[in-house]
Amino acid sequence: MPESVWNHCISCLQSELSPEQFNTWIRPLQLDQSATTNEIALLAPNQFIKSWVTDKFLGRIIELVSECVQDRDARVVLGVAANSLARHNRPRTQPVAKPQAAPQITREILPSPSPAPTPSEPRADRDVDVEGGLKHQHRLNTQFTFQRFVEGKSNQLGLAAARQIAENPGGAYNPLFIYGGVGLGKTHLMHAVGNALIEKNPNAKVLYLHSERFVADMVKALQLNAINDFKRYYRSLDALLIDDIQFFAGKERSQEEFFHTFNALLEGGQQIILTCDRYPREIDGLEERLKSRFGWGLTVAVEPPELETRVAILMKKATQQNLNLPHDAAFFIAQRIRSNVRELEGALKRVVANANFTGRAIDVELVRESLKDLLALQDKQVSIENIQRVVAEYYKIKVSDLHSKRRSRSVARPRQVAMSLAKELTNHSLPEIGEAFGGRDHTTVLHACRKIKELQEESADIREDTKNLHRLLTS
Ligand SMILES: Nc1ncnc2c1ncn2[C@@H]1O[C@H](COP(=O)(O)OP(=O)(O)OP(=O)(O)O)[C@@H](O)[C@H]1O
Repeated sequence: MPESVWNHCISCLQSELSPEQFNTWIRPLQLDQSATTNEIALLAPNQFIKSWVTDKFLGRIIELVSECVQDRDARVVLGVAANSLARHNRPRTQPVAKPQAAPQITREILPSPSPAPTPSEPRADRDVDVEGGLKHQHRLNTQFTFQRFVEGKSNQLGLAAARQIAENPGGAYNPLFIYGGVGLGKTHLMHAVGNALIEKNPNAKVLYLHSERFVADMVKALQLNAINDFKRYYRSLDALLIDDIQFFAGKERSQEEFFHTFNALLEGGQQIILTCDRYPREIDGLEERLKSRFGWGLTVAVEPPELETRVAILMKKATQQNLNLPHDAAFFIAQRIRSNVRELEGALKRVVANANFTGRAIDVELVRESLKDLLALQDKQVSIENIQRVVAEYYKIKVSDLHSKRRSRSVARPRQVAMSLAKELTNHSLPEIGEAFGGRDHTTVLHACRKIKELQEESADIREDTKNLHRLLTS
């Protein structure tokens, strides 16, 4: 009985949540078969997932269970899988016989692990040179610290996970997979963990590199017949941070090598952090087994920051540079520059350069002048209201239908088209777009964008509609 009830919950939750939410929080939950008949006992792979699920989803799970079970005493209990607790306590350098304890992976078969370096072995980084003359270096940006990172709703989860890892590397959130659009702080977060690890233990071997660098190092090692040294080097690290792993796509030999390195590090309890511009399952040209392994630990998304966070970031950057940035000037910049933090920083730099050049103090007027070109470009951009008006007209529905809760296909599809156009043609963040469509959640917008992308491949009608709308809005 509990199994069929849980299956019902799973299928409902799958349709209600975004794929990211479902994959990150619900899929890893395992039904505890030893529970009593009037109890749904679920096991989370780690404490972090347990707390998050308790906070965000348990209420809904209880509702769904009570829909199915007539027994008023039925209970839902959520615990942490015992094997994941055991993993926390095992010595960090000892190879383990089993793969990571997340329930969904226990069915997978790992290749035989290569032996972890023993204390008597020479540390590969000191006597092997597979990196074009570089001995081991951290290569971390010391500016990218937790102290310099501004927390907001859009990055809250990533930041919490990164902090946990800095406290307990190689623990439950291994690997940490951070994904999201450009300039949103993924690299910053990953360096922040690295910097914190080194602050705690200056001898920690933390390596940060871009995935292209990993590929280049590997090719070089192959050319120099030094692939074993290459392997030893990577496997001797305490933490490996690889940025933009979407560049592994299509590079089969590198994926193969990375796969083995990845397994060896995980089995040795060494921490891995990866960033990517998209969700692992969406990386074309990446082997299935890698996609699946990337999901073993914790996968978190970073979103474009909301207005208050953008203001806070600007104020923080100004304080770091000893700048006098009035709040209204920061607010003005934050209101206009919405896409990502890198652009926000770029805008602030322009303002500062202009202030230095003219000797004027920073105020809204100076900001307006400094960002004149950018703002003129923005004025030409399409607004959400405009998109809603044009889409409603095109599909012969009312704009208010787009804001409404109506779910009939004749309204829901145009609404999804409009949301996906808003994402594509404006700089608004997902939460802002959701808000503009009758206060919907950002996951609904994400789902709409995915759905329309999918439909564009399958349906000539949708392709035609979106092409026409695009033309109407941009010409
Ligand atoms: N929450 C934040 N607080 C302070 N600074 C931030 C924050 N988010 C991003 N930044 C800053 O924005 C800039 C871009 O961030 P970062 O390089 O980490 O982006 P990214 O997501 O890795 O982008 P890409 O995918 O292009 O590599 C950096 O200078 C970083 O310090």
